Amino acid sequence: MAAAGTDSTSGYDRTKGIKEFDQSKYGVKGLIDSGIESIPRIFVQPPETLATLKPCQSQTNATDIPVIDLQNINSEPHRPKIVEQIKKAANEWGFFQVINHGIPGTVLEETIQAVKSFHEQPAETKAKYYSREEMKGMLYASNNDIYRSKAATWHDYLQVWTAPEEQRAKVEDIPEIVRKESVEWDVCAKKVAEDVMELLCEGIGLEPSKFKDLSLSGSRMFVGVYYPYCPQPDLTLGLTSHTDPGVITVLLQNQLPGLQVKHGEDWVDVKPLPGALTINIADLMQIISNGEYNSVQHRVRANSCKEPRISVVEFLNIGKWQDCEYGPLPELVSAEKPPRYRRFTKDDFFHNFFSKGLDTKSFIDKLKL
Ligand SMILES: O=C(O)CCC(=O)C(=O)O
Ligand SMILES: [Fe+2]
Repeated sequence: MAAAGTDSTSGYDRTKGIKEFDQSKYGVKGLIDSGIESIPRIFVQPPETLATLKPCQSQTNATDIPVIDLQNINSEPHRPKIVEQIKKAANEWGFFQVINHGIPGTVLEETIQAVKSFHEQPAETKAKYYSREEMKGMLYASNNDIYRSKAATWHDYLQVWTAPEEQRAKVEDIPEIVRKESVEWDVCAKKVAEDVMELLCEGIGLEPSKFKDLSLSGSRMFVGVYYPYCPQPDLTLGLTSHTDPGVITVLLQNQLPGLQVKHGEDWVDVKPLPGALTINIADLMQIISNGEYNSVQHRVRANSCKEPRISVVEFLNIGKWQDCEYGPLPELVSAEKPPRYRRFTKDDFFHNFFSKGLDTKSFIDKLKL
């Protein structure tokens, strides 16, 4: 059955509900501002997801995701230790937090504040930017997979392409309220991502610049997500469980909980640390590293606090596809370690991305040998 459709047993027309919500352009924030006390049905998750939202199912915090200190990254006694820590975290968790990453606290705060300010403008101001054209340089919307997913989730987002040149938003087209901050954040997040990519290269015996040379940080998107208060946080999610499609993701969040990572059978909370950034391995990194690094499922619980949860997500992806194929790097493949994934092209990647909801099978599963 299609994800969006009519439920023949109850006469509930899900497609109509989605269209009404989408065409209002008010987003989830608009629903809350209108004073609703229960969530519209399009947001109610299917039973198999609801079962994982029960407190006993989602609070296994015996272990926390690794925290890695990047101070002294360039000094000899420290670097090999940091490489080992990153390698282990990227293999076992696919997720880690970094501290002392070099971005000043004031920049972190200003970036979060600018995203918050964008979303807290009057609905009519934001409606001008509302769009479903995902390749547009800049847009605002709620739930990028709303017409493809089983259920909508409790967040709105602002999306700005920052690279490559032919794809990125023109600076003057970025709303002024977040213009300077998104441009500056892109520079900062790219630097941290490239530092981490060097460490990841070293961890598996590649030249430190290998990933950068392959243009793995050459396509970038800045996404400012707003998770307003949700009156029924046990019936929906803030963001559906998914893996990130690109190469690597750098995440900045305000100090509200919600992000969870799948570790074995458990959902583990990522506890926000002041000043830290969260980094996660995405699908193409898993494929290119031939499974040395893992792209792991994560999700965001619906926000039960009155204050909004804000996250700033920088997605990094392949910048120069030209006509080439990508796949497990030859350096990482041997008789003992045969390739675990098929090679892919840009068309394979985008076709997969646009043909499914966040919640369905990842690109990795499709390419598995
Ligand atoms: O908001 C978050 O903390 C996570 C966002 C995320 O996973 C994503 O946008 O892919
Ligand atoms: Fe994600």
